[in-house]
Amino acid sequence: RRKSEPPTVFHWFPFIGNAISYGTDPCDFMIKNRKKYGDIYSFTMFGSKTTVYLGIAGNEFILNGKISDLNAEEIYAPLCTPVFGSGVVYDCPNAKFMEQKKFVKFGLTQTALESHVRLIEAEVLAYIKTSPSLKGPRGTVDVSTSMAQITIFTAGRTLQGAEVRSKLTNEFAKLYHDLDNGFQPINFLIPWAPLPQNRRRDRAHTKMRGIYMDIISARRARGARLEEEEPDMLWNLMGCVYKDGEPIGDKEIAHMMITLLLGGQHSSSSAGAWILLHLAARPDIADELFREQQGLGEELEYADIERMPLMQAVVKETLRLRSSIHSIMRMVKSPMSVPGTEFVIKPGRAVLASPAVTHLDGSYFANPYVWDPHRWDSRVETETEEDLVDYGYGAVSKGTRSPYLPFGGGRHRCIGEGFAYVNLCTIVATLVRNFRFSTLDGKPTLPPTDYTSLFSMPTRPAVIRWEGRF
Ligand code: HEM
Ligand SMILES: N#Cc1ccc(COc2ccc(/C=C/c3ccc(C(F)(F)[C@](O)(Cn4cnnn4)c4ccc(F)cc4F)nc3)cc2)cc1
Repeated sequence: RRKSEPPTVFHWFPFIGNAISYGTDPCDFMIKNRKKYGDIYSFTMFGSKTTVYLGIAGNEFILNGKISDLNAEEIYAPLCTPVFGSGVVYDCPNAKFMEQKKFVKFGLTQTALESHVRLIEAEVLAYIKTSPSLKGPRGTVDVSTSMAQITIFTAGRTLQGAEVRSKLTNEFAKLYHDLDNGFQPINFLIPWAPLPQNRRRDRAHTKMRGIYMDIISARRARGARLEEEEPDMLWNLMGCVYKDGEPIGDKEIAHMMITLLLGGQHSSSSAGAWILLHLAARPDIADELFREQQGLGEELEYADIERMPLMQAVVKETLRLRSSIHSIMRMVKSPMSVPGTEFVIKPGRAVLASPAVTHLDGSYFANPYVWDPHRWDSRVETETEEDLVDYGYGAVSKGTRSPYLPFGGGRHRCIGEGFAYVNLCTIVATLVRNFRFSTLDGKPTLPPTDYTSLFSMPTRPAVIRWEGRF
């Protein structure tokens, strides 16, 4: 009989299976087992089997798989719907979600991104002025705490608009914290658990939705947007209409805004924290970034992002080495034969792609564990016209055969890449202009990675030394 099941990773404990070793360090677990079992193998977590398919072929197979074969919402809905809300993202048909992605992506216009640079710089300068840990000529700062605060303020000010931004420092702060506390892997693994944090999450979600719907009604009552009112994402969504002619309902708009507040927040703040930690360990790179800005104006503007190639390389390299979404998962809906093997993956099985593992593969990146932004100086990502495909939210590259996919690929590809780059480059450029960073003990060591939350991030406390440049 043909052996159609991929090999299964050995485990001592039934039910728990490999959960502990995977959960402790997923990339290390997957790379170690890749050496033993090859690119395709299964492992067990809390009684259910997950089949990983690693490497370029695995990324292609899972990220570019057909929607009739691979389903994202079955895996992600239990985790995301209680936080984001009903009728959006993974709580609606994928065709509707693709339109929602289009609305958001087309709301992030060039003009909007240009206005975002000034708003982001202003938020960072305000944070520097008011943050107790940045008082005086020198001191120490916990980069995780600071980046989480800075990125919620910059995302709040740009994507959410002025009314919501003003609430972030008071009523929203507590609601955001309770909602965010419900965004945990435990809800992935046992979503039905009546945990106290889930009740706080649900209460916070209901209150937040109400606040957004009040803002929407107040705006509708005043009539169309006035010239002097910023065209923020809320105004954009209030004017969007689905292909079937239906406008987006106010409740769904509120849920999409909550999604934009939470989603993209952790990935951005994790990347920002790692960037600061790497710059503290490599002050020579930070000084190069400082010099790179010498020719730029007093205030940052959008055009400056293009004039900071090393800054972009710093973001690019950090997203390679510190991918905060290490496991991309789908549910198999119809039998999938794996080309070039005798394996057939059956419906009901979860499959897992990990571009993060490809980012750490020495056959694509020399010295893969070394943070080296200059490695990108000599690499040019070639993308030709025919490589593009449109799933309903704009053209994305069809080829997921690149070893570098920090924003995923295919139908479920990220739409926040442009905003994330503008956000991170502007935040880090503003901080590098004002401070020199170093590690506490002067050695180039970095904290270990904490994989226990939904997004991998530096283990807390992640403290570095700073001193004013002027
Ligand atoms: C450095 C920052 C970011 C990184 C590394 C990142 C990474 C990713 C990845 C890997 C995916 C694919 C997930 C999957 O295939 O299951 C994704 C999807 C997505 N991201 Fe991001 N993201 C970032 C920022 C953002 C921001 C700022 C937003 C919102 C403004 C955002 C919104 C989304 C959305 C809507 C999807 C689509 C999910 C789907 O279609 O199922 N992301 N992101
Ligand atoms: N013992 C043990 C033990 C301990 C720990 C573990 C941990 O195991 C795992 C396994 C998988 C995962 C996957 C993370 C994951 C997936 C989806 C999402 C998301 F959907 F939320 C997101 O993509 C996020 N996103 C996109 N762009 N920016 N943010 C998104 C989409 C659309 C959207 F609009 C808004 C969004 F923000 N978020 C995170 C994390 C941990 C296991 C075992």
